[in-house]
Amino acid sequence: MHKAPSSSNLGPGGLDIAQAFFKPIQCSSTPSSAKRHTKISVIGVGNVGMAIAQTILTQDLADELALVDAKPDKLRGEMLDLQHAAAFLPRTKILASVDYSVTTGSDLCIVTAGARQIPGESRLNLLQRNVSLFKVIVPPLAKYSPEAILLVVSNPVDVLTYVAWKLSGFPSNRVIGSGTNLDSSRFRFLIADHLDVNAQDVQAYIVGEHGDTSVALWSGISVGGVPILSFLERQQIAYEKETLQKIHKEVVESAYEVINLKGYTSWAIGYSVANLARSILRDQRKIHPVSVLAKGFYGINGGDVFLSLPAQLGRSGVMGVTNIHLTDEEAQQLRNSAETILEVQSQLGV
Ligand SMILES: NC(=O)C1=CN([C@@H]2O[C@H](COP(=O)(O)OP(=O)(O)OC[C@H]3O[C@@H](n4cnc5c(N)ncnc54)[C@H](O)[C@@H]3O)[C@@H](O)[C@H]2O)C=CC1
Ligand SMILES: CC(=O)C(=O)O
Repeated sequence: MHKAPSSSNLGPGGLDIAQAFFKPIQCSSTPSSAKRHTKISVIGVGNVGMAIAQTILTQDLADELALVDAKPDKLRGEMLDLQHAAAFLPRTKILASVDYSVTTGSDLCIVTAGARQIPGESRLNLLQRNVSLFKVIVPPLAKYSPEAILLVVSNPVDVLTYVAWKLSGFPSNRVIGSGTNLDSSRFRFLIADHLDVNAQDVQAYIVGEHGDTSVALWSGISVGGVPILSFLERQQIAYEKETLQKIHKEVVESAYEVINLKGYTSWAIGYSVANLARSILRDQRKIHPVSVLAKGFYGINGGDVFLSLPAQLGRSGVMGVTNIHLTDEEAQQLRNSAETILEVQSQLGV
């Protein structure tokens, strides 16, 4: 380590001390392979925002993390609490402010601010309260980070993703809702539990609304690459449709159950959103069931509606929607889900 110069050369500021502490090495140019600086902003530092922030930090997904909330004390408290973990985490600069200029130049803006359900309340019931908040939140995000990808988590997530798309003026590939990425994880967990296998070996999608009209794609489920329903049929192993419906019902009721028990959901959505952030920012081109502009896909033609479809995610956001096989029943359920969302959306003045 280089010796620090005598204290008479040091100014009072930290920067002066840092400059004195390390002798700079002359670099001729920045190597082209240098890692790109990545900035993520999280709006809303409640249960969900903080679960996402801490997962982003532990998974080393950003060089800079900006937090925004309407409550300055809570915001500063959360920022300091995360900063105090610096010795145990990959290096990330953590900023926080009630002023949206702190989000300037973000690659990804994750919106979690807003009202949450009380026990027994549906997600759609939160709509009017959270649309009013989005009118305050989305325009400054778009202003300070015009090239960002917006990832909406606040509920009802599908309608609010549509609202964010309208308010931001961004192209639809850069506005995504966390959608049924979480429901699909719950689905995979329950199937894995049923079959006593690892959930990561279960490929299974819930699509449509992140809510009561979600659709379980039973026909496409595979375990370790083996399509499960056709396998059972080939082996002449009987399964009851009611068993399948019961598992889907359990997925739909998952959030209600957790909210009844602990007041909110947080850890699973934290991992789900960090998983999406990784696919987007690291250009992973992985397929996730997320809320995207669904018009024109799978016979959904009623209007501009966002709902979850298996979409490929990369650095430019939504790169495409996978053309998976749906049975007639699944396709009809998906269109019904779109109708439900469109009906709610038609009451908005956005
Ligand atoms: N899409 C999904 O899968 C999930 C969505 N959610 C949704 O996420 C949202 C947040 O849930 P929680 O974190 O549990 O709620 P929370 O009440 O713990 O946190 C909400 C935060 O938003 C902040 N906020 C309110 N108005 C704001 C404004 N104008 N600007 C900035 N911040 C503002 C509040 O100060 C608070 O810190 C809810 O809408 C909830 O339903 C929750 C879990 C899963
Ligand atoms: C609250 C919510 O949307 C969920 O945990 O699924």
